[in-house]
Amino acid sequence: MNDPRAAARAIDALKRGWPIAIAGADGIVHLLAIETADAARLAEFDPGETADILISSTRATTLKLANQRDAADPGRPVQVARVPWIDLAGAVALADPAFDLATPLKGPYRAVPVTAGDAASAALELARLAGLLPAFFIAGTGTPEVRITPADIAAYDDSNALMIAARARLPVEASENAEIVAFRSRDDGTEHVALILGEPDGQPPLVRLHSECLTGDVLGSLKCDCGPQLHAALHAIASHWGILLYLRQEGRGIGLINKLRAYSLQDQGHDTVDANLRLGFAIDARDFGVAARMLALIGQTRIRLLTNNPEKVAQLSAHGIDVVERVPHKLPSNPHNAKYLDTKRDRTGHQL
Ligand SMILES: Nc1nc2c(ncn2[C@@H]2O[C@H](COP(=O)(O)OP(=O)(O)OP(=O)(O)O)[C@@H](O)[C@H]2O)c(=O)[nH]1
Ligand SMILES: [Zn+2]
Repeated sequence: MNDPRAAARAIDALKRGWPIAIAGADGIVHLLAIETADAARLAEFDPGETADILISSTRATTLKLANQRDAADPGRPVQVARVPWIDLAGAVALADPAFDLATPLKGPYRAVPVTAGDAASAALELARLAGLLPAFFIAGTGTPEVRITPADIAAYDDSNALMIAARARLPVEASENAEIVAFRSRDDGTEHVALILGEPDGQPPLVRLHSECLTGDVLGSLKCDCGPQLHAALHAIASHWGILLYLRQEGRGIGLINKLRAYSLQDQGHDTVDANLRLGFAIDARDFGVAARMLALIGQTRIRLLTNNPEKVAQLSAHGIDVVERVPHKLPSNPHNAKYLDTKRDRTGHQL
């Protein structure tokens, strides 16, 4: 049986630096997240110093291991053979691109067949859910307390487990006539929020899907357009009626710390797309199915959508929402985010 509780325990264990095991269709892997490992935990996990290292296929490309990837499935994680000089510090340098400039002479590394491909792919997904770098020590044997399956991880990530947890009046700057609705995912505990502004007027509501951006929404970061987009959306919606969904998908779904790692790579000259790839993540890890589910729970499945991102329209439509109109949501650039907006237009299909 799929058990999201097992996935939750595994995420907790990874964050704490405890080992886990994932049993996939093609075998079992024992894992210790490199980011949270320390010397004592590594020695306990791998007394014989024989554990290999598991990284993403995009990280393998940066490390010039691309020609050793699985030709049948180039997106699969890559397992790097451990040699005596790859100690914990060596593994961190292998896993984290932030150190590439400081320690450019790495390797040579050698890829070996992945112990269990399904389980290894699930491991990288679990790292993303935990907000950790997707890189592990990997061994074929061990005695971890937490053992899960790839299906447990899928069950954890299931937006169907969403329910309305609380609702209340919330006068805001954009409109005194507003109601906040809080959702809880039974499985992963994420707390998404909807703000309903104004009164239904018989027309489909104007809807904005806003993904969390602590730096932009709260701190006024000029690196992105999130803060101005958030406030302009609230005012645009308040002038008719509609709904702002505040989705807890920080950093396009890779979490705050990984987004800040991506910013650090951008400081070194990489754009927002390459930074995500170099860290070993998808360009955009968000799943907007959760937004469709929120709209359905509020009872609004025919909407006008405020966005420049065709992917949001496509995913909402695929999840049963009738998007009758896409309303552009373009705001003036500034010297710090102009390149970022160009990248969104040129590389991620934003209609800017
Ligand atoms: N990983 C990563 N996430 C970023 C970066 N800059 C902003 N974000 C996140 O991107 C999300 C906002 O997405 P955007 O791509 O700006 O906009 P969008 O939601 O796709 O499209 P629009 O609806 O047209 O605004 C938020 O979760 C931000 O935290 C970055 O450089 N790297
Ligand atoms: Zn932002």
